Amino acid sequence: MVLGLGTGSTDQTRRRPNWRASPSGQAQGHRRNPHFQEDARASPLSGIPLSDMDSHPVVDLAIDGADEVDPYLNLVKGRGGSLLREKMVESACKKFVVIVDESKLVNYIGGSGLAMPVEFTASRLQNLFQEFGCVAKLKTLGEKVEPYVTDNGNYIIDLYFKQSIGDLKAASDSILQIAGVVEHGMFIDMATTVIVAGELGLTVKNK
Ligand SMILES: O=C[C@H](O)[C@H](O)[C@H](O)COP(=O)(O)O
Repeated sequence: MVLGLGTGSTDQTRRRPNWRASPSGQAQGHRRNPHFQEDARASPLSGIPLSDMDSHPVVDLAIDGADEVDPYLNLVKGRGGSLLREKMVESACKKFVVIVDESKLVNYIGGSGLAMPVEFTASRLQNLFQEFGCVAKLKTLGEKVEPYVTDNGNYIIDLYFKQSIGDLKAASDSILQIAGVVEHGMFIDMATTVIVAGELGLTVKNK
């Protein structure tokens, strides 16, 4: 079985020893496709042998967090700066399970008022996104002016929407047609299951 593991604080929780020691023990001996270097560092802790997409182009199961989940299980991901490799792995998987807390649930993509990240090859062309009626800001390292650089050597432009952008697939196509865009953080129609942790317990939403 090939397992794709994600990044972010939610995913880190899943990797703690008590999770790895769970009775199923299914993670042992599985291969996985790392999203970025942090995964490679985590591998010795988890005991799961690392692989890559050349060796394992099909992933049986991917598990990851998300920044937003809409009622149709569309996602925003990448606010932590990682989206391209996540999307590559999660596009190649048979099942994609997302783990979030209920603060991530939104009525529409962008509905949190927080960033929808776009991985971009240049750091100064935010005005290309004006047609989407959004605010576009270069992602920086913390409070610094220094641009954040992704694990693929690109920049992130964070888009902030004032209202729903409507047809997500049309918006996706339009964004991807902009020269210089590498990928965006909308994960449309990709999650097969979302597990939501709330005050009253877990809710499982399936496609
Ligand atoms: O870039 C980060 C990834 O897309 C994360 O999966 C996402 O930001 C959710 O992270 P967290 O579980 O820390 O909220």
